[in-house]
Amino acid sequence: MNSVLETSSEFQELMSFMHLQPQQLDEITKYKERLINFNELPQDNTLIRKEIASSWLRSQQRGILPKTSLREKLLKPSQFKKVLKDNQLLLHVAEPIITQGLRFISKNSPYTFGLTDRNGILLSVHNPCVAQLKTPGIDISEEAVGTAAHSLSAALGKPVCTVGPETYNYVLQKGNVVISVPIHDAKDNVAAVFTIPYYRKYKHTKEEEALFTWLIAWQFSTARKIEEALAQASHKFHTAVQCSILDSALSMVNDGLLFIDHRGEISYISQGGEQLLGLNSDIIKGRHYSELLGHFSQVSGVLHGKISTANVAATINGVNGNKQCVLKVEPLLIDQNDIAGAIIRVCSIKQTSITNEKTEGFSAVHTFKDILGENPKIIKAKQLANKIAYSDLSVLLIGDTGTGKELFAQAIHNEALPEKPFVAINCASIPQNLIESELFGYEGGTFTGADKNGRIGKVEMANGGTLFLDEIGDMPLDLQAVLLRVLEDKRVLRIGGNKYIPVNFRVIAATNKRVYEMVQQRTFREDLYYRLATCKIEIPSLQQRSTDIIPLAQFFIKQQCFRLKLPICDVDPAVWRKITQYEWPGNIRQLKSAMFLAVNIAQNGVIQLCDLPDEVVGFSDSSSKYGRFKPLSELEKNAIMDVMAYTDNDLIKASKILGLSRSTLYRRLRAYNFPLKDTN
Ligand SMILES: Nc1ncnc2c1ncn2[C@@H]1O[C@H](COP(=O)(O)OP(=O)(O)OP(=O)(O)O)[C@@H](O)[C@H]1O
Repeated sequence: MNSVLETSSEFQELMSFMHLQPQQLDEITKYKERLINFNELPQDNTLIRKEIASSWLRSQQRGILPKTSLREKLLKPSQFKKVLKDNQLLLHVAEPIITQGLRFISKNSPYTFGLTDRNGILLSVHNPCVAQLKTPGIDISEEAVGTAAHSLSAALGKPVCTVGPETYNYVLQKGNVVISVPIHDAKDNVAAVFTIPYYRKYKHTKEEEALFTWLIAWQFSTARKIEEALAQASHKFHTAVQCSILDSALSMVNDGLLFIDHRGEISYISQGGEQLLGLNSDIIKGRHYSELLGHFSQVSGVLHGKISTANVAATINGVNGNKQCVLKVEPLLIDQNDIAGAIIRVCSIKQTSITNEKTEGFSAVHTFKDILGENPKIIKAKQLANKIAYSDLSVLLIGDTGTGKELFAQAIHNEALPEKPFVAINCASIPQNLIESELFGYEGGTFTGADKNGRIGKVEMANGGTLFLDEIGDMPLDLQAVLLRVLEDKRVLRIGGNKYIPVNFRVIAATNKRVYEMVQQRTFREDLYYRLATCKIEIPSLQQRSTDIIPLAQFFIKQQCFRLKLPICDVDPAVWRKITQYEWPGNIRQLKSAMFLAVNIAQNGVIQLCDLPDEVVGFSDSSSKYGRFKPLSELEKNAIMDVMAYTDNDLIKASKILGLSRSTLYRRLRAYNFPLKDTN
């Protein structure tokens, strides 16, 4: 340490003033008095340093008296309390460092150790040899007491050594050599000054000289140590403040935010995230994100710098059941090339509920296993869907409402692209004026009131995965043209944007309309139809697979009993009869909700006819769509009655028209209780 100090030019300059001879010191005193008493400035004198002369002048112009008692400069307790508070962090780190060093310095040594703040207030004093300096809280700034090493050091931002008379105030002159070393804060501003007044004889023993040099070295190194500790503490403090600001800011964000490190371990989770997952942060922190959100190659891609951002569809298993979410993944960059981790924003899309699965979601949950049914028609449809799942052919699913078209779409997607986004769009339910922004997204600032950062469209979201266009038959003609262009070009232009974004996705469309007929009626574009219908899969209605009605009903009853934690219900045989007769226009969706309802209202664990929905209970064969067909016996009776009326009850004529023998006609009429005249 000593050698470092001794070679520094700052230190050499400092030391040169220490060796001034008594007559030189007298000369300095004379100059100072002339300035104070006669306002005479020391001219071109190498003995009087410029900064000292300027400080003397300022002190004199302020009217400061060299004999001012330091006691007069004691701050009021309330003022000093405030100063201490302002310097809390500094004192917190500096005091233990100074105290520790003082263990090596004798209490009887003639050295005072003072710490002043940047404004010249004495914050702490150790081993005070000057009685007036015993109490901290004295204002010893230049404005208060005139020129001194510590105030010059604070003003110049460098170590300063003053010798005897250079110090303005007589009390502070007592140590004949004063060395002050500034302590800088993290922003390189002077935070404090560490000062030691030394008593220097003109002649020294070798030991005294060695001690003197050691002490100066200690003073410098103590100041450096305080500086380092202060930087660390303020860094810690600012980090803590920032964390608490971040915490409060993030608590206002409804989406869940997770910070993960480069290994994928969660280091932070916002309140929104805790609520979403139903776990508190102590349990979550340190766990790998994939344990909670599932594994996604896109997240690793961002962590390894292979992709800059990612939007991933995910189903989060939270407290309130499954939630369909989009995970927006952004890297946490230390600098351009250094990725410290990633931020995952979990945006909940819409809660999926078992009774209303008709949603516009971003992830597929169903697989082929979920498509129930043993009927050859459904088995054939499943086999075809399974076969083409790994191809990139576009698929058109045709079937009545509730037959399971979306179930098929999800199963096809999950078979081949389970980790990729599955983006469902209901072409019938998007308001006309929002369709383009929904599909293609928009750039920030495009719309007033919209998300100012812009929004990614669903087509872009489906990139790498599947775009499911539900109810495609309801898509307006003008939009069909736009959709066709996207399917052909495989690129999108966000509204308000100026560059095309390449996209690659598989299309599965579904409809319950006769789209081919619409093509002929020119209400559906022919080119789009052929683009979508590369592979057509017809999903049979429940009536076409009536052998599946009872097994499906049994499955839904079990499923609901399980969900409600009830023993499996018994079913009155009349219920089985009724549900096989009913036509189920709403298909499986309707059957499913009828069974769910029945489980909910069944008394004593038995489902009766009265537990079925009214439209099912009130259904009879004659109210069926086959009602226009009448039993033969009825048709025969009607025909006989009509002919009898036509022939004016002439049995002979009627029997001829009807091709019946007279006796047969007679028997029939008797059976109908027809009022027969005696025809014989
Ligand atoms: N084969 C099946 N096995 C089990 N559940 C099924 C089956 N088919 C459909 N479902 C269930 O029926 C409901 C309706 O299915 P889905 O939404 O897929 O029908 P959809 O044909 O797409 O209807 P829409 O035409 O109204 O859009 C869902 O709850 C689904 O899980």
